[in-house]
Order: sequence, then structure tokens, then C-alpha cells
Amino acid sequence: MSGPNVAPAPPLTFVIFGATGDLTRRLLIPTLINMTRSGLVGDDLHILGIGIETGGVEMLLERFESFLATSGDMQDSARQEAWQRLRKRIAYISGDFTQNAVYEEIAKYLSQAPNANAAFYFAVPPRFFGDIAEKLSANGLVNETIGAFRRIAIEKPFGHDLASARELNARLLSHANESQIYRIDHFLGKETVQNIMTTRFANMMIEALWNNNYIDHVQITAAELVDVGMRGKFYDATGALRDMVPNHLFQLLAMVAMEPPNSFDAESIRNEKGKLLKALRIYSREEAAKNAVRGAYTAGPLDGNNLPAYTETADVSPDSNTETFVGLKLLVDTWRWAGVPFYLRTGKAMKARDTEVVITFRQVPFAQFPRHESRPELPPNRLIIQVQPDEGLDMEISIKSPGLVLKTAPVSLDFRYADRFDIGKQTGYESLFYELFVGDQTLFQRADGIEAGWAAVQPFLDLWAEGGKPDPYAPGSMGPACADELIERDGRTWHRPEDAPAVKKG
Ligand SMILES: NC(=O)C1=CN([C@@H]2O[C@H](COP(=O)(O)OP(=O)(O)OC[C@H]3O[C@@H](n4cnc5c(N)ncnc54)[C@H](OP(=O)(O)O)[C@@H]3O)[C@@H](O)[C@H]2O)C=CC1
Ligand SMILES: O=C1O[C@H](COP(=O)(O)O)[C@@H](O)[C@H](O)[C@H]1O
Repeated sequence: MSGPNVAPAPPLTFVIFGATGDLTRRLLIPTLINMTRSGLVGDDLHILGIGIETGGVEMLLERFESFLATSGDMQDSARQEAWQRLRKRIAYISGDFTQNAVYEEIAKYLSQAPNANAAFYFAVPPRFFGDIAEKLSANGLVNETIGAFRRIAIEKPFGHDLASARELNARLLSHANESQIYRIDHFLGKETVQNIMTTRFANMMIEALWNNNYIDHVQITAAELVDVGMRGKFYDATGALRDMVPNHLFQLLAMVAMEPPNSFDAESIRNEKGKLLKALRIYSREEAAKNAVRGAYTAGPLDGNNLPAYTETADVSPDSNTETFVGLKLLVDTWRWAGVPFYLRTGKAMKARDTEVVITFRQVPFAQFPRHESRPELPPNRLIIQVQPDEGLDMEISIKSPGLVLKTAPVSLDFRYADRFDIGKQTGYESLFYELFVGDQTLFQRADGIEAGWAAVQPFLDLWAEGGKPDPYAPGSMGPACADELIERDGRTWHRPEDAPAVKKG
């Protein structure tokens, strides 16, 4: 995507609702700086910020600059130069986006813009998504004309359950076409997530084994070292399941498990991902209770600090039963995956930052090698897709241990992106923005995929809404004991973060 061979995005006005907010200054502006620097956008990109705060564009620029000064983003001169170029093309309209007046001003601005292309980015609390789309439409701002596009990009969370996601989709689709709607999942901007498709579909030796004849089970982990911190209000109403599973973890799962698409165009890929997510087994209440565990971190030391318990976090109810960890065993009802469990887990305040997909292959059917005390079993092959940190791919195989005695030894063939490529400092939004600007929806979620994801987690939401408390786990651990039981009762174990190459290296 990035790099010198890619043509710059077409001219457009990028309208950011929520321009004075946290996401804009922390991620959107640094992304646009990176894109300006690498030539992914040219001087015909114009930015129009919308916010309720009064003041002119100088107020907004000062906000951005004071953030950039402290973030360490501007330490190299190329970025500073890119910012100087970009800042000249930023405008601001102060107004309340729940009222019509601001849309009239946006219409006026766009009518005087050098070209009619526009992408509207909703960097606003989710309760405003439907309203803004409705008002844009009522003011004729999403009408496309020949040669001029109008697009809407929507941040997460997309709904808070199946019913609300359906309602939001229906509302958006009554004002814009699916081809104009870009639902963001920032995991899809990660290089290693995009690499899952290449790993599978560019390598015969991998894809040929990619089914229940050879794969024993799949683990998807998104462990975070960070705790809930200052996000108590948002998090207590959300929890680990809603925050991470139907979006980020299911995107990883879909990439890993989908059928090969007929082509790499957006619709073919999204068709396959949608089909896969619709094949996730929808559990009964009893099955949901058996196949899901949840936890909340207690007080304790984490990363050199003394972390208060989740329930003592600012803006979290002391008797909260929101989970900060979730573990699931899911099944995909397709010919390819019948009988292969997918174990998923994610949580905050855990032992390490480690997002990975671990594919464990079946044991060889018959092994003549003598077993020895230190290794009574021949370990299965594993393919580890290290999403972050230290992006890479590891293949665990057995070799002969040197010496006269025939012994096997496990070794890991490690590939790290940073060892081979100059990936630079990216926010992860660069490829998403580029595709939004050029009109490629591959890295965005389609309505059916989102709804299928929510349908698969709804039984767990319903179950936990009945009451009960998450199990406690110590900060710096890998979650509650029930998470180990979930997988160990099947005779398997979680891949340990200390086994991850990134952690081994550190
Ligand atoms: N922050 C992050 O790291 C991430 C955020 N997201 C998502 O991005 C979205 C934005 O998040 P974030 O930036 O943190 O939120 P913020 O609350 O920081 O930003 C929202 C902005 O919208 C402004 N605003 C609120 N109401 C109005 C209104 N009626 N008219 C005009 N402006 C208004 C706010 O102004 P004021 O503050 O003055 O009220 C604020 O500047 C959310 O959907 C969030 O879930 C997703 C991933 C990461
Ligand atoms: O969307 C979210 O993602 C982050 C994790 O993203 P990462 O790119 O840092 O791995 C998570 O911390 C946050 O709670 C969630 O809202």
C-alpha cells in the first residue's frame, strides 16, 4: 500500500466530525502527516474540522501542535516539513453537529472547494453516528455526482449488540449506499493482519494444509498490558467482549478461516469473510455458559506500578460485573473447519502485550523417534502469526538434534518484519485512509459481516445480562484460572506469551 509505487490519492476534502477530540489529535492527524510525508496524499487534500468548541482554525491548529510537540511524532524533520505543508490546508467550522446550521456551512464550504469529492469521518461518540448521517443526507451532502464521490467513514463501536447494530445499519443505509459506507476496524490497517491473506493464499505449503485434516485447533489472543485507566466510563458500559471480539478478533478469525476469494477485489473478499462469520455456531444458552469465561482484574503490581482493582477505577461502578477479560471456544460450521475449535481470549492488565494467531497442527500419525525424558511427546507443528508487537511469522518444526543418538528437537523458523523491511513509524490508519480516499472497501466491514459477528456473541451477552460476576485475575497474569480450564478440559493448553518471539527477545 505505502511506498513510492503507489499513486497519490485523488483530490478531496476530508471532513472530520469531532476534530477537537482525542482520536483526531492522537491518530488522525499523525496519520495524515505520515501520508503527506510519504506522498500517499498530495497538496490537493483539504481538511475541514467540525467541532462544538468555539474559536477559529488557529484554536484547532494550536491544539494539534501542542499534542504533536509532546507526542514525539515530530522528531524527524521530514514529518515537521509534512506538517507545515498540511496545516495550510486545514479549515475549521465551529458548530453543533446535532443542529442543521453546521451542515449548511459545510455545504457552502464544499461548494467553494477546488473539487467536489468529500469523505466525512465520524470521530464522534457512537450515539451521534445515525444523526450525522441523517443530517448530511438531508442537506444533500452524500449525493454523488458524475466524477465526484461522497463517502462516510464510521469509527467503532458499531452498535452494542445485534439489535442496535442492525438498527444502525438500517439507518445508515437509508441515507447512503453500502458502497459509500466505510466502517472502520483499525485491526484491518495492521500490516500483519493484511499479511494473513498473503501467508495463506501465496503459499501452497501452507494453504494445502489449511483444514481439519491437518489443523488441530486455532488460538487467537489479544492480550494487553494496559489497564482500563481513564476510560472507565466507556469501558464499564462495554466490557472486553463487546470492545474486542465481534470486531477485531472476528476480523482475525475471518482472515484465518475464510475460503479463498475468487479475486482480491473488495466484494469477493467481503463475501468470503461474511460467509465465514455467518458460519460461526450460534450457541444455545447452555452452550454459551459452557464455552465462555470472563474475568476482571484485581488490585496488584503491574509493570512497576500498583494497579487498583478494575472496580476501583475512576468512573467504574464498585459493584460492576463488567469483564476485563474474556475467553471463548467457538466452532465454525463449515466442511473445512468441522471439529476444529477456535479458542479466543483478550483482556487488559495482562502479562504482556501480545496479539497473535496460533495454528496448531495435528500430531504426525505415527512417530518412530524414541521418546526421551525431557520430551515424552513429539510437539505438534505450529504456525504463529505475530500481529503485535514485533510483527512477524514463526514456524515451529521438529529437527534432528545433533549427535549420534536419534533425538528430535523443536526449532522455530522466525521471520520478523523489522529485520527485512523498513516499516517506519506508522499509526496503522494510513492504509485505511488511503483506501477510503481511493474508494477501495477491502479493509472495511460490510453490514452483513458486522451483524453476523454480533449474532455470534449475542448468546454470551444475554447470558451475562442475567447476572453473575467475572472471575478475578491478578494483574500481570494471563487471565483467570477458568480460562485455562476452558482449553485444558479439551487436553490442550494456551500458547504462553513468554513463548512469543517478541517476549523471548525482550
Ligand atoms: N480515542 C481513541 O483512541 C479511539 C476512539 N475511537 C472512537 O472514535 C470516536 C471518537 O472518540 P474520541 O475522539 O475519543 O472522542 P472525544 O469525545 O474525544 O471526541 C469527540 C469530539 O466531538 C465533539 N462533540 C461532541 N458533541 C458535539 C456536538 N454536538 N457538536 C459538535 N462537536 C461535538 C467533542 O467536543 P467536546 O469535547 O467539546 O464535547 C469532541 O471534541 C468514538 O466513536 C470512539 O469510540 C476508536 C478507537 C480509538
Ligand atoms: O479498539 C480498541 O482497540 C484497542 C487495542 O488496539 P491495539 O491496536 O492497541 O491493539 C483496545 O485497547 C481498546 O480497548 C479498544 O477499544
